[in-house]
Amino acid sequence: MHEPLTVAEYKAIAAELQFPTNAFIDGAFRPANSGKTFTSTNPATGEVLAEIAACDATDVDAAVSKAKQAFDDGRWRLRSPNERKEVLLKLAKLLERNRHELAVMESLDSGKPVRECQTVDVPDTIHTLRWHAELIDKLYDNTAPVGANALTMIVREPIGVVGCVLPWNFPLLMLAWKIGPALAAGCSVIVKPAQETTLTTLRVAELAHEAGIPAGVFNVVTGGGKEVGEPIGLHMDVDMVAFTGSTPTGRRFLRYAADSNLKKIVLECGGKNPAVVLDDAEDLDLVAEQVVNGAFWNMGENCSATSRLIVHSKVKDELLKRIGAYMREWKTGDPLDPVNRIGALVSKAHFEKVKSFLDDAKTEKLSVAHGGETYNGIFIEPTVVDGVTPASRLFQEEIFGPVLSVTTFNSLAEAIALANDTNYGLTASVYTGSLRNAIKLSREIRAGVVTVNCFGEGDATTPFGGYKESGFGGRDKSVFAHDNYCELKTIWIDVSERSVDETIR
Ligand SMILES: NC(=O)C1=CN([C@@H]2O[C@H](COP(=O)(O)OP(=O)(O)OC[C@H]3O[C@@H](n4cnc5c(N)ncnc54)[C@H](OP(=O)(O)O)[C@@H]3O)[C@@H](O)[C@H]2O)C=CC1
Ligand SMILES: CCCCCC/C=C/C(=O)O
Repeated sequence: MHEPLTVAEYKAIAAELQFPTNAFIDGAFRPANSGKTFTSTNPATGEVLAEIAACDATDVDAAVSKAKQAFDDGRWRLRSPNERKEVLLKLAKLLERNRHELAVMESLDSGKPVRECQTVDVPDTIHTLRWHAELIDKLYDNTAPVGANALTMIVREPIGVVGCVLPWNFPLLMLAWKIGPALAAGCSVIVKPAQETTLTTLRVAELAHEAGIPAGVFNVVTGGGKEVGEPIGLHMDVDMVAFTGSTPTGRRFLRYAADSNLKKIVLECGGKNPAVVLDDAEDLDLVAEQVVNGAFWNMGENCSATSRLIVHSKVKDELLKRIGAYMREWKTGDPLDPVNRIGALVSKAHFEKVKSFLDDAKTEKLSVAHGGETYNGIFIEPTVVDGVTPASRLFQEEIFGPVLSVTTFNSLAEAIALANDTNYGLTASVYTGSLRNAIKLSREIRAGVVTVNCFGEGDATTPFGGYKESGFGGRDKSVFAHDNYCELKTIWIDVSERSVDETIR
């Protein structure tokens, strides 16, 4: 069902697309109060796609007030979990029905290869929504062991109005990671997509309305971080913010919370993720395939991208040779052509940032083992830079592009120290034929997800988030994500003889 179409079919869909352009508040599209707009372009071609409502704090106020009203009157939160499940499953079905349109819209808006949008982003988005919908009527609350004189119930309640502030690298999927558990729990949401990638979020809001999510429960306020993100962070009636994006912006949300109502903040931020390859790794072809996939899928515009290859000096040359062979399959070009696995970077500004790391490699006289070319000021070929030391910016900073740095080690202790030599701690992968070494590395590397002899972010059942400056306050995905969107309430009912006697008197 999610097999790629042909380039001609994708182009035909693109030609027919209607782009949503307005914010979605209280169940209807509406322009920004100011009447202002911003331009959304296709990064691969520079073509203008749409003029979108550039909202500000007044639009945020309007959306929050409707979301709070919806929460307070219980039009969503008081429906039974089974009823909320059915509505979310209907939304998943509508996404399925519109999967080609959504994949093409995502690709045009972000520069991502349509092949990935069709085979990963859209199906995973649908699966995420289904998974959280299916969970919600199977979660039991608890009682506490307090003896016969009282009945205590420990119940989860939806936290309230949730701001979901999203990045541009996985617009649909990050939307689903937040709204899946939030809506299943019974919250109202105000979504702020990244300005670069607003279109599919608006389309999902429209489909959510069609699925039966009541007005005011799912709102989208379009516009910039300063104009929309900040007022969400500072709003006194927003009870929680779920954020994915850079660590500096994540820090801002902690300040916004401190300066307003101490809203709960959950952050999923950057990464500088190592792949550690020991000299006992059994299958260097498999390692090469996994490292290439980890480093270059989604153009490396991925918080969990393999960004640092930390490899035993004995196997480095052979591994780099095999990595080069796998990289030949990763063609760069038109995102709408499913032969291409590398599309455009999301914007000219981001291209310049990623290119600055290639310039550093030249200045530092590092050896470019593979790739290194850029095209049209927006495409960057997958690139492997060898001989990178921990002092280099390539080793320390999140590049968020298709650039893999290579550093060697000679002992297990050195490998662990290198892997942990970063302020980030999101993901890591380790490659070894020894169970003992696999367990040692998995436990010693300070990261939220460690994969062994493979690269991945887990699936819907596993939590995702980071140690250190990669995360704060909770995890995305899995049953644990559900807890982000709930308060825990203790209800203590005195059933002792004394209380009965007192009631009678
Ligand atoms: N962990 C991850 O998944 C991501 C990491 N990054 C990293 O961050 C770098 C910069 O990317 P960038 O897009 O600027 O990431 P940001 O963290 O700035 O953006 C993430 C979201 O936060 C919003 N935002 C920006 N500034 C503010 C603010 N002052 N107050 C409230 N909200 C704000 C953005 O809005 P808008 O963009 O519309 O202004 C966007 O919706 C990338 O190069 C990459 O290294 C980026 C994206 C995702
Ligand atoms: C198929 C799963 C893709 C997960 C991507 C996770 C990335 C998150 C991010 O960049 O914030």
